Amino acid sequence: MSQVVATTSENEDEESFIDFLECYLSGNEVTGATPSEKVMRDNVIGLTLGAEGTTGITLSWFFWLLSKNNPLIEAKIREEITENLPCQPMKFTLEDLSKLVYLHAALCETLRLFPPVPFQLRKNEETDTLPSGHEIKMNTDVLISMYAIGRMRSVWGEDCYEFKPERWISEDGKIKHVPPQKFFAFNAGPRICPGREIGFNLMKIIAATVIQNYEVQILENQRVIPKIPFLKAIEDACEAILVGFVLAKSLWKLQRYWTGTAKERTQYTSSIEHTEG
Ligand code: HEM
Repeated sequence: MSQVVATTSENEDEESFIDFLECYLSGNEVTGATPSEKVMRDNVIGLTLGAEGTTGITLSWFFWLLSKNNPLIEAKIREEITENLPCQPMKFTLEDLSKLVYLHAALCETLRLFPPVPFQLRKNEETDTLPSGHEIKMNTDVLISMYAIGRMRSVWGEDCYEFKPERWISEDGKIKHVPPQKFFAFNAGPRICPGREIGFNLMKIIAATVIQNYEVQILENQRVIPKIPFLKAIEDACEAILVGFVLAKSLWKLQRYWTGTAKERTQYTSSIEHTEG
């Protein structure tokens, strides 16, 4: 961590990119004054763990759901992407991403059916009574299942087991507001996931980039079931093939884009400009 901090500080003016660590190091109105190295380390680790597994698992289920039963849904998402996104991969702005309403709805639907954090454990500090009338004594462990809430008829209706992105879209074509107590995948209340919007944008960038260029087909005869604990959410590896080629040669570069330095990201972006030009 010390090394990364030192390198980041040295390269401060090198690029126009600004990442989370740079925000912290420079101290700005969002992050406040630069905190201690220990606080930065803990936050970077927390954010990395919180972001990576959750979005990765959701995308695995998303592609599985699309390829398994839903060619029409996939076609609709592809059409929305073609209509709204510039053709260069990885050059989406937040405004571009906000136009992907149907994709957003399909990701919500995935999170409803397969929340990557499937349950949470809480302990109540004092004896309390639930709205149902059940009394919970002080210091009782309470397990809240996001997985079960997402599949309750009383909450989502008779079609609760169906994958239906439409249920998230209002009549005026926008994403419906569903209170977090109902759509519980990100938790609710003071400990609600602070990375929710980043998570949606990350997933939309990756899903759009893949769908823009590939058709994902899941290989037959696999045992694909949810697995607890969190971070191993699919029992066996779910194998898929990508059909299509437009981006094939860039897939490894895409990965470099996410994991690489700011310099490598710039090289990647200019290599796309060069190719497209
Ligand atoms: C599909 C995406 C995501 C889902 C479903 C998700 C879900 C959750 C849930 C359920 C919690 C509450 C855990 C608890 O209280 O025990 C949580 C907390 C948290 N999430 Fe996310 N998350 C996602 C993406 C992200 C991303 C992208 C980031 C960071 C950029 C992030 C950062 C965090 C952090 C730091 C916490 C702890 C908040 C606290 O303790 O107050 N999450 N997330």
